Amino acid sequence: MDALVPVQSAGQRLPVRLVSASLHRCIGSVSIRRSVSGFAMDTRISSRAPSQFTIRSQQSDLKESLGVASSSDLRIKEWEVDMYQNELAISQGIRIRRKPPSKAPLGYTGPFELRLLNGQVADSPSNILEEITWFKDQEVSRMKELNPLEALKKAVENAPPTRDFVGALRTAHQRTGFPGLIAEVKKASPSRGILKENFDPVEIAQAYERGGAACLSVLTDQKYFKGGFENLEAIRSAGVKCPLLCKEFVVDPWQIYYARAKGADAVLLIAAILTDLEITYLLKLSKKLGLAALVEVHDEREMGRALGIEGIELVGINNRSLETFKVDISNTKKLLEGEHGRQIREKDMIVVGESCLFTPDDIAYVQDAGVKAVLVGESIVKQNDPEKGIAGLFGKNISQT
Ligand SMILES: O=P(O)(O)OC[C@@H](O)[C@@H](O)c1c[nH]c2ccccc12
Repeated sequence: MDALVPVQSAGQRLPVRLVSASLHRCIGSVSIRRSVSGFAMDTRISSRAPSQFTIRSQQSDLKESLGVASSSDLRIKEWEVDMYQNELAISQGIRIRRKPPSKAPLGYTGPFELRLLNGQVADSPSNILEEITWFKDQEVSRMKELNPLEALKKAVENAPPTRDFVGALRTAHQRTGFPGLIAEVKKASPSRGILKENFDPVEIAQAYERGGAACLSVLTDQKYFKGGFENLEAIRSAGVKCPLLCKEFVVDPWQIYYARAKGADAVLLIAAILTDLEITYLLKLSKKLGLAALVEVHDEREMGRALGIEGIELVGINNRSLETFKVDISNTKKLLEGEHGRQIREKDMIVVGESCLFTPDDIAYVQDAGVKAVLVGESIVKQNDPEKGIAGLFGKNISQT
């Protein structure tokens, strides 16, 4: 079994998420000292950050290290980890619960007992983002069975090198004087329904490239966006040169390996569903695999969190709330004002204005607010000719020719 485990400082009692081919769930809440003594540690990913480790172990080692003897003990540990994970997320202002809340397993006695007595266990998601996240958790578990991490790692080793996503955005910005365009290959969304009936992802991608897009974003979520990893692969193997963002709801490091194996050059990390520790870890893993990471925020609090995490080069401000679908492009402006804007300029981060950009005035508005890139789907994908759609969006032909 191979496990990637983000952990915090030594000695702390913390939830530990293990990614494993056979045991693809959270499996224990352990103190770091115990886990260190129980596992052989491989600190390749984290040579500069002692808080992150890759741990390899056998399941028997794991049971021993967690101090559990039976499967029912293990179930209790699993459940406890989920509870810790939720508590950590709540303490960071994250409202999205990563899994449906469940009752304590039979035989549980422990720190959550009293808190559970006071709280209600609501078992339906409170908004669409939470629904997607819950579904994704299960989907990823299933996908892992079919594509174990070890095999994926081999595929990644043999995959062609990635292309420079951030570099392409900077170059386009300098070349055109407009924000660099990430054009989205998007068939549908939960808020807008089907955007394009006759949807040919490769044709759209090629039209975007001819139209002057710097990079492309390819939705890979099947259930809610009618996308797919096969689109990502097809676009890449059709010879499209623009670097590709894999537009997914990442809740597990396995997905980063999978995206890389399927031809992505960049991945999306959504702050509304990931803790600071997870973002830090997933960023490092992405870098290790040669992928850029776009960290998406929607409000001041998430922007503050992103600014506190080291190593973020690309921040996306989504003008659409994924919880309520409310859209407002002044969100980009608001989040770039004041102290946050100052820090972003100081760190020379690239900010991407995301969603609901339809006209040259919209582009000018977010550019004035300070973005150097934009992420656009609906307004260009809906056009009969997406190449012309880009010229319409900018009010000018921005293609290279
Ligand atoms: O189609 P629009 O309004 O131009 O939006 C594109 C993109 O910003 C949007 O699809 C998006 C932004 N962040 C996301 C996260 C998940 C899924 C989709 C998204």
